[in-house]
Amino acid sequence: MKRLDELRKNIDAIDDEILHLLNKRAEYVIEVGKIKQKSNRPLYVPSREKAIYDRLVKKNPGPFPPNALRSVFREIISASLSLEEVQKISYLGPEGTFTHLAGIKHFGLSSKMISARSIPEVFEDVEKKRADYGVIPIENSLEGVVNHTLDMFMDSDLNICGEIFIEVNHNLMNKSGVFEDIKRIYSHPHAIAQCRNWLNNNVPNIQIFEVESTAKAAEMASKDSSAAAIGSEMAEIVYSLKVVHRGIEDFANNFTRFLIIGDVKPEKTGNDKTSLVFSVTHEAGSLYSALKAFADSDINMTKIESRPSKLKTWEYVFYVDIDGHISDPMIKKAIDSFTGNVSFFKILGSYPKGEK
Ligand SMILES: O=C(O)C(=O)C[C@]1(C(=O)O)C=C[C@@H](O)C=C1
Repeated sequence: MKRLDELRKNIDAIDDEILHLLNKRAEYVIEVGKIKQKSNRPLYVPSREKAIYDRLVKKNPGPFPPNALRSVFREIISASLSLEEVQKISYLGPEGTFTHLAGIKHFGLSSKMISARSIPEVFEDVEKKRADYGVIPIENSLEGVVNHTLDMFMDSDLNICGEIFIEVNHNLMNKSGVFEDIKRIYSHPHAIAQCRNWLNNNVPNIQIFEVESTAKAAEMASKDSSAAAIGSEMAEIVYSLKVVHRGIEDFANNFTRFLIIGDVKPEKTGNDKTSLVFSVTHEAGSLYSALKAFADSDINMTKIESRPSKLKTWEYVFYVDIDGHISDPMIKKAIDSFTGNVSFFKILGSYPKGEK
């Protein structure tokens, strides 16, 4: 026992040191905040945050786990930023959605999360300055793209200033945590589809109802002891549910990608992505000529989606993601030759790539 006491004493001494250093760090951050406010610069600096994480993860000798290091510094930076100003983050709600989880994963618990009822409402919250940033889903690795989000970018002047990846794990949850209590199950159609095999094999006789979000399903289960919901860990916490079965999704590697929208234009980090939208004329080879500009500059295209333009029947806009930052000379060059081949063109943002 003497050894145990001794070890705990050492831990206490280190905690005191960490506490002292956290406050010292906070003092510097307050100074940085004053300089940024004076020179009218954005307080949230995604490129700097990424540089901090990357440097520390690279430097970490262990045994402290790298992912936990990221989470610890996420909260240190979130709390530090709140000393400059609490950041208001609008997200596609209600509370407990995967978008809520994504917002907290990125901005930390010291930000103020504002639940919006729809994707257009998230855009409006940021446009009307009710929120500093917005978080919206853009695509799921199994279900594909969220068209509504893509369409919103046509009319909005907001930038994409970051992306967040969340691994989607679905849990079957109810009030008691007892399987036998479940008489019906609620969830979003995507979540139900992603757990179809598990549901067929394990609950073939229980009726399943579709509702508008996994969070709504969790809320309903929290008010009805014979109901269960399929949803995120966040919903479990927010609605005080108990997990009956964890991880009931049929496929591993189920990720959803979320975008952060706002006014800032993040600086280059060296590991960035650029999103843009364009349309081409109805001529043979016009799409090919546009995209050739990227191929000629050796630029990797990570995504292309087409959507109806909505202005003219059978005209389309193309959403493209490429590796790199708009300030990279090769990208600048490609975009200059690219614009000669398109009838409409808009850069949606250059931003640090999200951690998967
Ligand atoms: O370096 C800054 O600009 C800071 O405000 C400090 C800090 C940090 O805690 O390290 C806080 C928030 C920013 O988004 C980036 C970094």
